[in-house]
Amino acid sequence: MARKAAIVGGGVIGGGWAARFLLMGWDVALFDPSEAARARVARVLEQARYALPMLYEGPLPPEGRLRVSETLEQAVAEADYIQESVSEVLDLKHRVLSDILAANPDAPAGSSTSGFTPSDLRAGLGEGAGRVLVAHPFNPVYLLPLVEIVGRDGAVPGALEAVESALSGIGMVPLVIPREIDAHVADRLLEAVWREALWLVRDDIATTAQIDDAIRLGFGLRWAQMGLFETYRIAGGDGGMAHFLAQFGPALAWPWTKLVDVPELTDALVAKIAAQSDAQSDARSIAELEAERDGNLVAILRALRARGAAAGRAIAAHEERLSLAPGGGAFTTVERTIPLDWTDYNGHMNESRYGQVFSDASDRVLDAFGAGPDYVSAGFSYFTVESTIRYLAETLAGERIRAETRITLADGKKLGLSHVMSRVSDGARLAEADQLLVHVSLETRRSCPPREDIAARLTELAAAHASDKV
Ligand SMILES: NC(=O)C1=CN([C@@H]2O[C@H](COP(=O)(O)OP(=O)(O)OC[C@H]3O[C@@H](n4cnc5c(N)ncnc54)[C@H](O)[C@@H]3O)[C@@H](O)[C@H]2O)C=CC1
Ligand SMILES: C[N+](C)(C)CC(=O)CC(=O)[O-]
Repeated sequence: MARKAAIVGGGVIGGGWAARFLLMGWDVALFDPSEAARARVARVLEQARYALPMLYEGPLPPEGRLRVSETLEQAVAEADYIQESVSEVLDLKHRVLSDILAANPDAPAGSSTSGFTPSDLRAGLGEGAGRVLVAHPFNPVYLLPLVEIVGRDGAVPGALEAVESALSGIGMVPLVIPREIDAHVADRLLEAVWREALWLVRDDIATTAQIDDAIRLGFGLRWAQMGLFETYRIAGGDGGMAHFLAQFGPALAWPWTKLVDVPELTDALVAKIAAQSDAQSDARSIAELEAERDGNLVAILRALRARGAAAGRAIAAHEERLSLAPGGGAFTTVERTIPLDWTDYNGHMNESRYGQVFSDASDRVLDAFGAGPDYVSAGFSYFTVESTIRYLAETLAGERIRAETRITLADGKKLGLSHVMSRVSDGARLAEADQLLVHVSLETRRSCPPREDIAARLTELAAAHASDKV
């Protein structure tokens, strides 16, 4: 049975949490008194349905059920996990958290708060306050894996572990912060840059567009893959971090920064920043900007995943935990969502990617009869010597496809495969492929008969395919 999450507050962040839980197979009950929340969450869910599956090589669990509740009590009563995401107002958070604890006697409650500490949140909550922890995410919650968890001290036994387990189960990477501090860790860093940027605009040193370029064309790219410390360690050359600190440390004391001050947000300064920001975004709507942001984030995360680095490594590890190796049934060899970067200037999946799908499908068959990575390490493999692909219909980014494969020939060194790729939503046949593979020794690089045990398993599987028993 699907696990149940309650999301209290359906704004930008609550919508993102709801989408991530749903797409990872949890049922979600949402409560937000605002009329606008339902439509807002539906829109975030649509964006997430398009983008999140592109990060995974296999299918995600079946989507959970979304229920919009009339009262907070109905939403949280049966929840296994509760995420509070109401506006950043301490009184409001106290009222809402107190209602949550009263309506559900067991479940842990994470708060999305950007700035309040667990002590701020727990004050006055009485018994059960130790079930509340800060679980601070980053926008868009359905794509960015980081969640800061704060409040180990004062938590009831098991609450921290329960929050960690629920959130890592939906693909988040919990960063447990040992001591509480206003605004936790990441937002302290972000706010420092934000303050400095506001001064630079106020003092006419740079425009909003120039500041964004300074980030995205330079150090922003570094930060996505190595963060601050490893990047600077490299910048210290062979002397490493110690040399870096010796060389650049004294500059920290120079009067470069205005961090201690916040520029007064006068009407004139707000108007100036807003006008520059409007000009910079060139009348593009928030929805257009979000689509661009999501497309770029998916591309970056997929590239990091291909290299096994940073957030990409976390996504691969999550996929392994979900046991989402491509292919569910005996004939199903690939099931996946088509990522944006597989499409070309014609607006559909490029021909080379059909080759990739069928190659992945063949690998799945090889795995199925024991000729997978271990067999390759033992010095044997199959080479594809012929491939015929028939393209039958267009395949678009975001579509979920399935490849089904049948063994058509298993004769000594020769292995014949026939694949059909179809769209999951309506079963439309998108492409077919026939392939001939030959068994080889990786030592001699020449064809040779398969090992006896492999040949026996292949014969068994081929017979089952021929008689339609699978
Ligand atoms: N927007 C951001 O970039 C981030 C925000 N956060 C945190 O997430 C929380 C929510 O922020 P946003 O989603 O940006 O705000 P938002 O303004 O988009 O959404 C807040 C939602 O709370 C609802 N709400 C108000 N009173 C409520 C009640 N009594 N019961 C249930 N819902 C109620 C509002 O109707 C609204 O839909 C805040 O604590 C914020 O600090 C965390 C990470 C990033
Ligand atoms: C602006 N903010 C403080 C609400 C931002 C965050 O908390 C995290 C984020 O997504 O940048």
